[in-house]
Amino acid sequence: MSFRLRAAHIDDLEHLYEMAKLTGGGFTNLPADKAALTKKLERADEAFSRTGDELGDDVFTLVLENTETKQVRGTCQLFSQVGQQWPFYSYRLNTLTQHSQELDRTVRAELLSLVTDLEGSSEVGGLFLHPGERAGGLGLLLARSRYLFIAMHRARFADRILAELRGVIDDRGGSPFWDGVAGRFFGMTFQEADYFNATNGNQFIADLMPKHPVYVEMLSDEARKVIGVPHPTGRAAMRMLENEGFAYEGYVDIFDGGPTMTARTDQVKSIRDARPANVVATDLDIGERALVASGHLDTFRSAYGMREMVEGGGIAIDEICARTLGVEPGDTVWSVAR
Ligand SMILES: CC(C)(COP(=O)(O)OP(=O)(O)OC[C@H]1O[C@@H](n2cnc3c(N)ncnc32)[C@H](O)[C@@H]1OP(=O)(O)O)[C@@H](O)C(=O)NCCC(=O)NCCSC(=O)CCC(=O)O
Repeated sequence: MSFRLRAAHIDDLEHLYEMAKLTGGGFTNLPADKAALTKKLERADEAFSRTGDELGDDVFTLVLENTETKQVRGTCQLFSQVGQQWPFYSYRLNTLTQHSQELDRTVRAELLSLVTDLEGSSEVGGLFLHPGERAGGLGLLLARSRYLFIAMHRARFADRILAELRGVIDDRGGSPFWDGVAGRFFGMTFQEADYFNATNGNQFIADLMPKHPVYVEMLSDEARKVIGVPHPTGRAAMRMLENEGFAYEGYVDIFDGGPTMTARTDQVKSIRDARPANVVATDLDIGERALVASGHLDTFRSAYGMREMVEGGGIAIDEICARTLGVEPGDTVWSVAR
C-alpha cells in the first residue's frame, strides 16, 4: 500500500468534510462545515496557481492519498503569512517582578498580554490523519512533507514559523481557559463560540477580547492549569514539532489557551536538511529510508521511499517511490532522511 501527499482540489470537498466530522470540534483549521471548507479549497486553488515567487497571503492545503484506492486519509495546511487580512492575536505570558523594601518581599506576577507579535510569520496547521491510519508513520509523512514543500518554495514563506496546538477541552466539551478568560466577556459558551468561529472566522474574538493584561493569579485554578497545555490528542503533534526544533515560548491561543510553538524557518530540521538532487536511477533496491518530494506548487507530491545520494548531486530512488511521485531519471527531487 502506498501513500502520497498532493495538492488538494475542489473535488476533495467530500473527503475533507468526512474527516472534519471526525475531529471532535475545536479544530479551527478543519471545520465540519461545507461552506467554510469550500472557501478553504478555493483559497488553496488560488495559492497553488499563483505564479509569482514572493511572499504573499497563501493558504495551501495538502491531502494524503492512498495511491491504489485514491481514498483521502489525511490532510495538512500551510499559511505563508499570518495576520494579513485580520490582526493575528496571541496572549503572551509575561512576568512582572516587584519588590517592597519595607516588607522585604519580592512578588512575581504572571500576566497574559494581548499581542500581535507573531504577525507575518508562516504557519503550519490543520494536521489530521484518519484514526484508522494512525501510529504507522503516516502522521510524520503528513507533517514533514510540509517542510519539504517550504524548502522547495522557500521564497514564498517567512523567516519565522509557528504552529498552534489545540488547548484542553473538558468532558462536557467546554474550555476551562475560555470560561476563565474570554467567555466572561462574550456571553457565549465555548461550544457556541467554537461553532461561530468555525463558520465565521475568529475576528469576533479579537473584537470583544479584553485588551488590558490579565493577572494569571486572578484566574480560576481550572483556567490557570491549562495555560500553554495542549489537548491530550495533540501530544503527538507537539512531539513532532519539538523534534523539528519548534519551541513553546510563552505564546498561547487567546481562545483556548493552547500553546503556540515557534521556530526560525531555516532552523526547522527537515527544512534545513532537505536537499535537491537530480534523479539518476529509479531502480534502487536498498537504500536510506527517506521522504522524497517532486513537482512545483500544484504538481507537488511527496512520499516515503529509499534513496542513495551519488556524487555530483545525483540521487537514486526505488521504483515504488518513483511511480508514486511520477518521476523519471532527469527530474529533480528534494529529499530528507526519514
Ligand atoms: C497528529 C497526527 C497526525 C499524528 O499521527 P500519528 O498519531 O499516526 O503519529 P505517529 O506518526 O504515530 O507519531 C508521530 C510522533 O508522535 C509521537 N507520539 C504519538 N502519540 C503520542 C502521545 N500520545 N504522546 C507523545 N508522543 C506521541 C510518536 O512517538 C512519534 O514521535 P517519534 O517519531 O519521536 O517516535 C494524528 O495523531 C492526528 O490526526 N491526531 C488528531 C488531530 C490532531 O491532534 N492534530 C494536530 C492538531 S495541531 C495542528 O494542526 C498544528 C500542528 C501542526 O500542524 O504540525
